[in-house]
Amino acid sequence: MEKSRPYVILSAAISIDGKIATRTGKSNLSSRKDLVRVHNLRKSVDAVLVGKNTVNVDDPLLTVRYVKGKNPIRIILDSKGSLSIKSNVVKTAKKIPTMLVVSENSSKNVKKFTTKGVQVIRCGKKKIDIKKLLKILGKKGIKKIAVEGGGTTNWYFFKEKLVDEIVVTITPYVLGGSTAISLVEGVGFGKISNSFKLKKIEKIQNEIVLHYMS
Ligand SMILES: NC(=O)c1ccc[n+]([C@@H]2O[C@H](COP(=O)([O-])OP(=O)(O)OC[C@H]3O[C@@H](n4cnc5c(N)ncnc54)[C@H](O)[C@@H]3O)[C@@H](O)[C@H]2O)c1
Ligand SMILES: Nc1nc(=O)c(N)c(NC[C@H](O)[C@H](O)[C@H](O)COP(=O)(O)O)[nH]1
Repeated sequence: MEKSRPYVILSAAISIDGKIATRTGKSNLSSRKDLVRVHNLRKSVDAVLVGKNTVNVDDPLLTVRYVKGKNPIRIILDSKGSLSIKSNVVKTAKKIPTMLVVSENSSKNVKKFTTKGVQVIRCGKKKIDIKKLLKILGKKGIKKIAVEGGGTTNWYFFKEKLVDEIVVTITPYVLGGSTAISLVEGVGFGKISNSFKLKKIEKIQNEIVLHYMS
């Protein structure tokens, strides 16, 4: 691992059949107990990162609420800068540090975000250059981040081999649906080569939490 970039933990909940949401975008898969674990993870990292669709569909706060602890910085990847100004992350950006990452080609006026307290970072020409972004975050003193999806965002991190640890909860649901989002979307790998080492298995009632390391 390059020292200059933050340590990346990919965190998600999946159904038995590997989906992270229903075909209609419902993604509250984890039990309360598992969410307590997720919030303990959030308080242990410097930043939590998600893609724009996750913000648009879930309208999350990405805060530490189920346990006591410091909120991580929130980072949203949104190449076009088309995030809703009415989203919870934007509305609370003056209280909780929030970064919006857009590509250099995005012509959208980002002032509407900066006036709400959102810090805007431009990184990568058309797509967001994740490697470059992690270097920028490292320079800002961010040492550890939790990537919380969705499937498209997860793919970009796996594609660039930037995932150091995976924490995935298998929840007791079968969701099905060819359009329902899986843990990893994108083009996908053509070869079976990207293996991780299984380090820990936890059983939380009806759920299994798997911890893998690169
Ligand atoms: N169960 C879970 O653990 C979990 C976690 C998060 C999200 N979800 C679900 O996932 C679904 C959303 O997933 P998704 O795959 O559609 O979208 P996503 O949340 O990964 O967002 C994708 C968008 O993020 C931006 N983006 C991400 N990486 C980029 C890059 N390298 N360059 C440029 N732009 C980039 C782009 O705007 C892209 O369209 C929602 O239904 C949400 O509820 C589930
Ligand atoms: N481990 C995990 N279990 C889930 O059931 C779930 N939906 C996520 N998903 C992470 C993603 O970032 C979601 O948007 C947040 O779960 C919503 O975040 P908040 O509750 O507002 O903090 N992660």
